[in-house]
Amino acid sequence: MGLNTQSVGNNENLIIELFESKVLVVEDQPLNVLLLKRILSNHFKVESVESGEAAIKWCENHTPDLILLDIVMDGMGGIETCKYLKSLPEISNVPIIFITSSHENEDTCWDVGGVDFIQKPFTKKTVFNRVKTHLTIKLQRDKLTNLVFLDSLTGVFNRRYFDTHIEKVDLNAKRMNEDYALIFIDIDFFKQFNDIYGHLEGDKELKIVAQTIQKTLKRPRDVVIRFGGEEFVIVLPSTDLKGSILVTEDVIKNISALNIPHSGSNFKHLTVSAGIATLRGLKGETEILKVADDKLYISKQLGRNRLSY
Ligand SMILES: Nc1nc2c(ncn2[C@@H]2O[C@H](COP(=O)(O)OP(=O)(O)OP(=O)(O)O)[C@@H](O)[C@H]2O)c(=O)[nH]1
Repeated sequence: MGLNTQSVGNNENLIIELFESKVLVVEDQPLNVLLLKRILSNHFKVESVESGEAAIKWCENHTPDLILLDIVMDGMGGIETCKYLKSLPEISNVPIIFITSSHENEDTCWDVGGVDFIQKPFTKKTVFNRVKTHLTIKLQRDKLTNLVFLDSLTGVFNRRYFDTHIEKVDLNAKRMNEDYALIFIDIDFFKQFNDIYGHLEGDKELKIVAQTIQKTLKRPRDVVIRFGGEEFVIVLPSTDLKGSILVTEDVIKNISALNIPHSGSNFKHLTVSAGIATLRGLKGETEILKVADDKLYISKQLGRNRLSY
């Protein structure tokens, strides 16, 4: 059986990334799960869950690169599951391939955001090639997205990403009647840092600060954005004030613990200040951004190396 991942273009990195890709199989028939795993496991990382509800739960903590979704399942059906998953900002771009046993639902599959479907009984070649094709497109699209939306110095998301992301997070929070948090983080006395240690050293520490913030964030849906200069924004979906204070305390603590010498700072090492706002009681993303910025200003006024909310 000629299932050859190497035939996917001549780009070695892409082959490695394909091998690393996560495929989530959502199927309630153990035999089909076994067959699909047998076909795909040598080429991709495959996980499986046996219901729509379990798929939604799984996606709260993981982001798959592709989902194979059975249409007919006990409980939440494939169509309903797809609709729900597509409404989540971090899953909205994940290709979903339906597994169907009839042509009846074809139009609905396209309507709810499916990229393709596989007819039961399926063949090895069809499953492998459909999955490979859509994963390749997804990886190439991710690469382009990264070029457009990542900050080249720090490697975290840039301001352009923020503008589209915050709109989706805000909409989703309102639809789900959930809170979310936005946190401004600004490096303290950074002008002095550049003046004392030079711009190149400043760039190096900016990168370290960005990566430290990134590592501090635990949930896959949490993101950090370089908002401009030495200022970062963290967006925490499904998070209230209490949770966002804990995360911000960790960020401040972890950056302080880097112990980066800064003779021009009152603290003698590099620190950050933060301002937190959450959606509760506010109208939406424009107001939350302004409130978080105002709170950051208060942290600076109160002496820096602290958070305000
Ligand atoms: N090295 C480096 N510095 C940058 C970059 N972007 C912005 N900065 C510097 O960050 C400094 C920000 O200065 P200010 O806005 O006065 O803030 P600050 O000195 O950190 O003071 P406080 O925020 O009040 O603690 C400026 O000197 C900018 O040049 C960058 O990409 N690399």
